[in-house]
Amino acid sequence: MGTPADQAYKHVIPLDFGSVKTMPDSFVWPESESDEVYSGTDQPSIPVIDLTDPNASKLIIQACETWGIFQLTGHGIPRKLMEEVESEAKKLFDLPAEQKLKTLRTPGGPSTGYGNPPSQASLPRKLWQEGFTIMGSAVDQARVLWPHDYQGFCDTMDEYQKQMKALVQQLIRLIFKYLGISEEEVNWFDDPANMCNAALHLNSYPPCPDPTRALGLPPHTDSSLLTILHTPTEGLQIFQEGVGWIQLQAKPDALTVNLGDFLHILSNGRFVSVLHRVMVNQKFHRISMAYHNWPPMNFLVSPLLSKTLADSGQVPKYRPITLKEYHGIKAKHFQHAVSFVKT
Ligand SMILES: C=C1C[C@]23C[C@H]1CC[C@H]2[C@@]12CCC[C@@](C)(C(=O)O1)[C@H]2[C@@H]3C(=O)O
Ligand SMILES: O=C(O)CCC(=O)C(=O)O
Ligand SMILES: [Fe+2]
Repeated sequence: MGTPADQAYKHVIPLDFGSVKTMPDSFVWPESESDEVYSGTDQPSIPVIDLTDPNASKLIIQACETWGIFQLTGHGIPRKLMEEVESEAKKLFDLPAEQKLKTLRTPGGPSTGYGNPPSQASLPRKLWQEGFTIMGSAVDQARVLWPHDYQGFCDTMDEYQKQMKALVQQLIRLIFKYLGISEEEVNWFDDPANMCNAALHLNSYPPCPDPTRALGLPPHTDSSLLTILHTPTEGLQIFQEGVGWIQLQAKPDALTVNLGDFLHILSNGRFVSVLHRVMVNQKFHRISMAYHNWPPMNFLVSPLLSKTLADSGQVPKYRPITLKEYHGIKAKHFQHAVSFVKT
């Protein structure tokens, strides 16, 4: 018998979105006034940073401390590759429901495959979205989905993850240097055995018959150190204290980088783990690709890993925690998870 979260999780069979004309009640989320999107003309926009700018490091740190999200240009990821990933993802999500269900996630652990992840087990309503998580090679699932034509999908996803990993290493090294976290203590990146500390999560948001009452993703923070998002179309909104929900302007050539809970913890709360959500629409099938990164499953993370923090005698605001333990907290408390790790 699994834990309650696992049990609840086991029975979540994703909706066959293409087959419904009206939205089932279980997908309707209650309205609340805090849902309003900021409508002022002076809408603040998130930082757009060119990675080739000599000041990029300083600008990135500033964005981490103020927004917890920024859009990145000059990242060197070929546009053609980004378009290939998008079209391969669309090919996957356009498969018939019974085909996709053959790769349904198995409960337990940060699973891969199709369907809702354990982290969503505690949600009161269903999401108008379907997800597919890849960690390293997708060949096992791809062979099930396309028995005679899976190589293209695998090659594209392998290449994209390889390029994402290099970009993440560049960003994390820059951030860890600023935090005074030494590479010796956290040399996870160079250890290929630690492949499990990254996942390419594909999101699909089919056209929705009643978009104002549905949610693609509820308000959440990612557990990650940081997440690199290719989100080519409108839908992503971020929450800014004192302003409210802000629509992210999609920039097809830019990648969106958002910080997650583990970087918030490592920076002892100085870096923002941005609260964000995804609204759906009636007109088109929205696809996004999120490359999530974490410390290895059993690595004990604490703000004291930062020499700057330890030397300054600051009190750690978060207790030491591993990703493994944190996954369990996320499955129970979702967007409030990080407050359960406070000292
Ligand atoms: C690769 C990951 C990271 C996951 C779990 C697993 C698969 C899907 C990711 C998300 C994506 C949507 C928000 C979130 C909170 C969710 O529910 O699923 C994320 C979660 C996490 O950041 O913990
Ligand atoms: O679809 C998007 O734009 C955001 C997806 C997201 O927040 C996630 O995968 O964690
Ligand atoms: Fe997210």
